[in-house]
This record gives sequence, C-alpha cells and structure tokens, in this order.
Amino acid sequence: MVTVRAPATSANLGSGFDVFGAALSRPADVVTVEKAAETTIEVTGVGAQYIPEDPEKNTVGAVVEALDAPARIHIDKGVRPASGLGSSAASAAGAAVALNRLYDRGRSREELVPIAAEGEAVVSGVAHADNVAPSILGGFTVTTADGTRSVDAAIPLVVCLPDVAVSTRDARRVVPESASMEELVETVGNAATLAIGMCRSDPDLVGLGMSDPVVTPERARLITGYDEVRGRAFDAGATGVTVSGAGPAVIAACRERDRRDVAAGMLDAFAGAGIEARAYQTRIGRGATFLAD
Ligand SMILES: Nc1ncnc2c1ncn2[C@@H]1O[C@H](COP(=O)(O)OP(=O)(O)OP(=O)(O)O)[C@@H](O)[C@H]1O
Ligand SMILES: N[C@@H](CCO)C(=O)O
Repeated sequence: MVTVRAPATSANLGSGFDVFGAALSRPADVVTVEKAAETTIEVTGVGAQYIPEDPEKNTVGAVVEALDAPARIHIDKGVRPASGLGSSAASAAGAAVALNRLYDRGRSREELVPIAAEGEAVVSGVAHADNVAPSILGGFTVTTADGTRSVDAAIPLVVCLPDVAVSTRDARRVVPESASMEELVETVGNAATLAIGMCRSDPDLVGLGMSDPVVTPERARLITGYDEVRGRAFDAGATGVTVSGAGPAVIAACRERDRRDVAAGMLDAFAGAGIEARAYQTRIGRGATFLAD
C-alpha cells in the first residue's frame, strides 16, 4: 500500500495562462493505492458527493490506464472540487506518484506530469498540465510543450474561496479567441517579471507579474464581488491579486506581515456581496510527498 499527499495548486497566476502554476502548502488531497485486479475508487472528504467514483470519469482513472496500474484507490479530498485550486489535478498527481511507486514503474517526477495531465483531460477536455505540474514537482512551475521547469519560491499567499462553483470547462469557454500585439507585449512583460520575482522570492515583483489584461477580466465576471475583493486585498497590503486557476478562488500575493489583514479584507468583501467564503493563509509549497509506502 502507498499513500501520497498531493497539494492544491494555483494555475495561471494571471499572466501565465495554461503555463504558470504554484503548489500551495495547504490544502491537499491524500491518495492511497493498493494493488488489485480491477480498479475501484472510493472518494471521501470535501465535496466527495460531487466527485464520480467511476474510473472512466475520475481523473485518477486515466492515470491508472497510462501506468497500467490497476488498484484499489482511496481519495481523501482536502481540495474542494470546482474551486480553482486544482482539485481534479491534486488527485491525478497523487495517484501518478503513488502508482508509479506501487508498481515500480521508474518514471521521473517530470515524466509523471504529462501522465497526470491526461487525467485533467477527462474533466476539462484539455490535458493542461499547469496544475498537475506544481502538485507533482512543488514550487513555481513553467510548463510548455517541451516540458516543465520548477523553482522553489518563498512567497506568502492568501487564497480566498467563495462558496460558489465554477467548473474549468465553463471557465474555458470565456477565454478570448485572440489578443492584440499590445496585449501580447504586456502579458510577456508581466510573465517575465513574475518569473524573476519567483526566482528572487520577491513578492513585489511576483505581484506586479500577476497582472493580466486578456483572460482574467473575462473570468472575473464569473465571480460575484471580484472587484471589491481585489480592491480590499490591495488596501490591506497585497502586492498582486488575480483569479486562481479557472476560479472562483481569488489568490493574492503579499508579505507575511500583511497576510492576516489581506485574508480578512477579502473575506469581508465577499461577505459584503452576500457570499460565504473561506480564506487559506498559505504559501508556495512542496509537491507530492509519501506519507506511507
Ligand atoms: N479526483 C477528482 N477530484 C476532484 N474533481 C474530480 C475528480 N475526478 C473528477 N472530478 C471532476 O472534476 C470537476 C472539478 O474539476 P475542475 O477542474 O472543474 O475544478 P478544479 O480542479 O477544482 O479547478 P481548477 O482546475 O480550476 O483549479 C468536478 O466536476 C469533479 O466531478
Ligand atoms: N490553465 C487552466 C487551469 C485550470 O485550473 C485554466 O485556466 O483553464
């Protein structure tokens, strides 16, 4: 039996749509696997009632196929589904790391990224790796067609999760078909600034790099109260604010000393819009870790 803790993640980070991702120190899924002739899946924890246990419909099913690793799988959800925190990805990442060890498949962590991304295709139709990559590798990740690079970064974060659901599939429908050259230049500049900020663990540069003129404005419309939440986060000292993944979670970069006030301001703004929410005071964290094997 092998048990793996796979962290929640925040993809895009504003300027890095479908490219950037960051592992969060909390929350996380815990995936336990045991060899079996037939694959079965049991899901417990947050939002389990909304998550299919059919291997054809659960993200871990595609991972089982890719690794030829039938197993009895228990997923204890710590990452709420349809949250923008890589819930579907955390399970796929945890299963990939756990099954790779259980069957001694010998794949590297980098080789497990596209395997886990196949799980994402099951739920959103696209094998985007920007959540599974940081959930497997940890840190800040940059994923392109020729692979993933990661770097550890000490950046305090607040993730505020409203009590509403936005599916990735729906959120991908509002992504613009094209962008102007001016928007392209602004996005590249922001993305490069964010990457340097991560390498330097500089929350000011990371915050500046989270600005995005193309995708975020369209997705913000799906989140009631977003503008007020963003404004209150900045008032409390946030260095950058954007939609986490496909939303509805909202992520803010900040300094450690401001994190509590940023969380309080974001929660208060959602409450003012009549929306229950919870805030995670977190930071960029490690990738999947073995709890037992
Ligand atoms: N193991 C799993 N964990 C969570 N969701 C799963 C899993 N397997 C399938 N799903 C389905 O995937 C959907 C959640 O995925 P979705 O990508 O919409 O949200 P998310 O992963 O939390 O957000 P994001 O990808 O934007 O960070 C739910 O509808 C759920 O039924
Ligand atoms: N890059 C993906 C991430 C989903 O978490 C999207 O924004 O659709």
